[in-house]
Amino acid sequence: MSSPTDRPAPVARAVPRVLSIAGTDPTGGAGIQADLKSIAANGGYGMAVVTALVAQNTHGVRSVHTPPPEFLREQLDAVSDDVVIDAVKIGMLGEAVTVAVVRGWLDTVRPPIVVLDPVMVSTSGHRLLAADAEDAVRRLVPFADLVTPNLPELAVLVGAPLAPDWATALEQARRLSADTGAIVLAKGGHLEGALSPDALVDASGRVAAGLFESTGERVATVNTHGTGCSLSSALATRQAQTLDWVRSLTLSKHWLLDSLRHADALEVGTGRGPISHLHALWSVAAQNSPAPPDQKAPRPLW
Ligand SMILES: Nc1ncnc2c1ncn2[C@@H]1O[C@H](COP(=O)(O)OP(=O)(O)OP(=O)(O)O)[C@@H](O)[C@H]1O
Ligand SMILES: Cc1ncc(CO)c(N)n1
Repeated sequence: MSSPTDRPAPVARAVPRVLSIAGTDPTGGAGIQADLKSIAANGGYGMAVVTALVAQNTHGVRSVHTPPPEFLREQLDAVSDDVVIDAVKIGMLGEAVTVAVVRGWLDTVRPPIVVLDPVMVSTSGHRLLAADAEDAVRRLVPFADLVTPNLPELAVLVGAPLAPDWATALEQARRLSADTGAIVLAKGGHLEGALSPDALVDASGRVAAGLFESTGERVATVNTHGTGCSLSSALATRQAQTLDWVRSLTLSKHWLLDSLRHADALEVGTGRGPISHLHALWSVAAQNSPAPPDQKAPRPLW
C-alpha cells in the first residue's frame, strides 16, 4: 500500500491537471460542480469522477444514488489510463465500499498530490457518509498529503467530542496529524465571531515548523454552500502549481474570501446559496463584452 512518502515527487506545473473524486450537486454550489469551477478559477484543468449522485439544492439533500463500485473504478481507470494526474481532490465518498475502491485506485496510480476533504454531513444535517464508513475514511487519511476536516469531522476523525474553541481544534488537528502523517487543515467556518480561522497543522514540522494560521474576516453572508469543497479543490490546484502548502493556503483563502464577498450578487436559490467561484473571470468578461446593440427602432421588413 502507498503512503505519501513512497510516491514520485510532484513537479510544479503552470496549468495542473486536477482530478476531483466526489459527489454531485445539481445546483452547482457544492461537490463536483463546485470543484470544477474552483479548479478553473485557480488556474487548473479540472477533471471529475462521480462517487454519488445527490439530489440536493440550496435547502438541503433529498436523496442519494450510488453507482456500482465497478463503475466507479471504470471511471477512475478511464482517466488515469490516459491522462497524467498532477493532483487529486477527494470529497464525498458515501459508503465504505466506495472508500475501498478509491483507496485501491490510489494504491495503483499513486498520484503525486492528494487532498482529502472528509465529507460526512451536509450543512443541512443530511449524512453524506454512512456511519459504518467513518472508520474506512479514518484509515484513508494516511494516503492523503493534506486532510481538510471541518470541526465536526475533525472530532469524528480523532474520536473526541466536538472542539468547543479554536485552541482545542488545533490540539485535535495536531493529534490527527501525528497519528496519520498527513498535514491537517483545521477549518473554523463553524465557529462564531468576526474572524474565520484556518490553520495548517503538521506534527512532523515540515510545514511552517508545524503551524501556519490563516485567519480572515468572516464575510456576512448566508451563501456559504460548498465552501469546504471549493477550498479543498483550490488547495489541490495551487499545491500542484507551487509545491508549497503555505503559499497554496494563502492563495486559496484570498480567492475564497473574494468569492464569498461576491456570493450574494449571484441570487442562486432561496436557501444557503453558492459562492461566486468565477467572479474574477466575469469581471474581465464584462469589460470585454460588445457595446449594447443599437437602440434605434427596427427597420420595417416590407
Ligand atoms: N462566512 C464566512 N466568511 C469567511 N470565510 C468563511 C465563512 N464561512 C466559511 N468560511 C471559510 O470557508 C472554508 C470552509 O470552512 P467550513 O468550516 O465552513 O468547511 P465545511 O463545513 O467543510 O464547508 P461546507 O459548507 O462545504 O460543508 C474555511 O476556510 C472557512 O474559514
Ligand atoms: C456532493 C456534496 N459534497 C459535499 C457537500 C458538503 O458541502 C455537499 N453538500 N454535497
